[in-house]
Amino acid sequence: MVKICCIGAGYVGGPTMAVIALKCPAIEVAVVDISAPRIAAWNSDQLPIYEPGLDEIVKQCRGKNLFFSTAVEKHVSEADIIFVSVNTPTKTQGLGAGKAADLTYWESAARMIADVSKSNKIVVEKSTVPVKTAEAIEKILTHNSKGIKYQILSNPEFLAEGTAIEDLFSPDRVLIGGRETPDGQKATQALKEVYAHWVPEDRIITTNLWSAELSKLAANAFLAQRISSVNAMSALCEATGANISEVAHAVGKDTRIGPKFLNASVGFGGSCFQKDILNLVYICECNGLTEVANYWKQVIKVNDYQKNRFVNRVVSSMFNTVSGKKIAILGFAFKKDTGDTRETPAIDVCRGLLGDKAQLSIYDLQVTEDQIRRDLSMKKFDWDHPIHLQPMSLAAVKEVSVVWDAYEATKGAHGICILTEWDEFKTLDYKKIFDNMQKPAFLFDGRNVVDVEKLREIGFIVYSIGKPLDAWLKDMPAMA
Ligand SMILES: NC(=O)C1=CN([C@@H]2O[C@H](COP(=O)(O)OP(=O)(O)OC[C@H]3O[C@@H](n4cnc5c(N)ncnc54)[C@H](O)[C@@H]3O)[C@@H](O)[C@H]2O)C=CC1
Ligand SMILES: O=C(O)[C@H]1O[C@H](OP(=O)(O)OP(=O)(O)OC[C@H]2O[C@@H](n3ccc(=O)[nH]c3=O)[C@H](O)[C@@H]2O)[C@H](O)[C@@H](O)[C@@H]1O
Repeated sequence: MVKICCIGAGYVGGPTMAVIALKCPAIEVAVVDISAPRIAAWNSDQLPIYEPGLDEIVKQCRGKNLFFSTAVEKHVSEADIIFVSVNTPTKTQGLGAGKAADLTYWESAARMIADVSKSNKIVVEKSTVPVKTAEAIEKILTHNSKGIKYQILSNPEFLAEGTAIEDLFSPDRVLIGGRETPDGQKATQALKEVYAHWVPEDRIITTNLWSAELSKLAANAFLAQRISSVNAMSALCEATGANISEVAHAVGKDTRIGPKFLNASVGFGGSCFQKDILNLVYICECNGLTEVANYWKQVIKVNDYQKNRFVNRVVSSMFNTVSGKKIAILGFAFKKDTGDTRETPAIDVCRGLLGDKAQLSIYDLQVTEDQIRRDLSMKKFDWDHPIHLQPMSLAAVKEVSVVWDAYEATKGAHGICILTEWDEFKTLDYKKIFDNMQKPAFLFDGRNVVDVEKLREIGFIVYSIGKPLDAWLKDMPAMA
């Protein structure tokens, strides 16, 4: 029986391995992690991450050919194929701080593999890493090899949170990069056979190692660039009376451009887009490619601009001050259908409003109060590190309350900010909400989920990203 071990039981390791176990009953899959609470959660009824469809798969396979364990060394030493799916956040200190990928977790996993292995291994980079990382990993492994042969493959993951299971079941492509030697090709073939259990062969792409590593960074950069492009246009729409939904629809009808991923928003979030672009920028700079680095930096600058612009719009619309005013924050996760808050635009928006002395009442369907308080009191980039490795002291943010109901959050509020596109926010009883708010009642939709006209009829002053402005807002232009 082929044995797979995955180091890192996170948003990628957990769902990816669960799907391999489901689709390949003859393969034994062990997912290991240094975090005992995380592994305990994977072995319980309350999984550590919220992902539609995941519970059922884990229940079906757990204890049969899918195991979650803290016995990292045991499972690594027994495995034929080792996936490394540890976090690769942005460095917060030292050389390259604020840009370069922090490979501490990766390096320690590689050293451990070298220490405990007693047989030949295929080591698969599942984490997103800087291009040429495989070379460094090879050096760590072979330097301590004791005669054991290692083949390194790059097999980046393209799933998106909230749709991870769908994406894994039916991926646009699976990418495998390997050495162009007979041993490298054999390893590539072995991994290909795992995916071939359910992925059509023409969707499994094989390349050299560096192309695979770079393709992952490039894909995320292109995706994020699309959002910054539509968000940049949203600002121009507001200035001119054009409607971003109509513009995006018209632009996306061009088959060369396509309709997906053109939703204007308060800004993109998530643990990867920003960190991967910063990483790309750093690699370009290290290679002397200043213009290329500056080109990609702009994607992040526009994203920051979009978040600032939103905060400024809120404050300027409300007579240029939100001091002491209750603002309801609907949604804190970085997108719907996940409880993940890493790099969520809600952090920056909330901090901006708190900076202007607002009182925030936050409601999200999946994010816990503890997580929200952590996020609001942590330094930038620290929130990308696993929770058990984060600083523990939570500075109390007394201007923030966290509630479990949208009606409670909005009661007595001066304004509402919608920061995550949860479906629930489309169908709230806005008349009831309006009646219980201070007047004038403002609603700032950072995700374009509400029916603007209907809300204006109720009496709200509505701002919706990239949509023609309310007469009220026209008179109070936001300074970016
Ligand atoms: N979150 C996502 O949707 C996607 C993430 N990625 C990439 O996948 C990688 C992992 O991301 P996530 O799963 O989101 O991270 P995560 O933080 O949820 O999970 C990483 C896990 O690795 C564990 N870990 C760290 N060092 C370890 C070690 N030495 N031994 C054993 N366990 C260790 C941590 O305890 C943590 O549970 C990152 O490189 C990310 O860029 C790629 C595609 C999608
Ligand atoms: O490397 C990764 O981590 C993953 O990053 C993204 O996945 P994810 O961040 O989970 O979610 P997305 O759906 O890409 O959304 C990212 C952010 O962009 C925002 N977004 C997305 C689409 C859009 O049209 N507009 C928009 O503002 C979302 O609200 C969210 O804040 C990519 O889509 C995945 O392919 C990739 O594997």
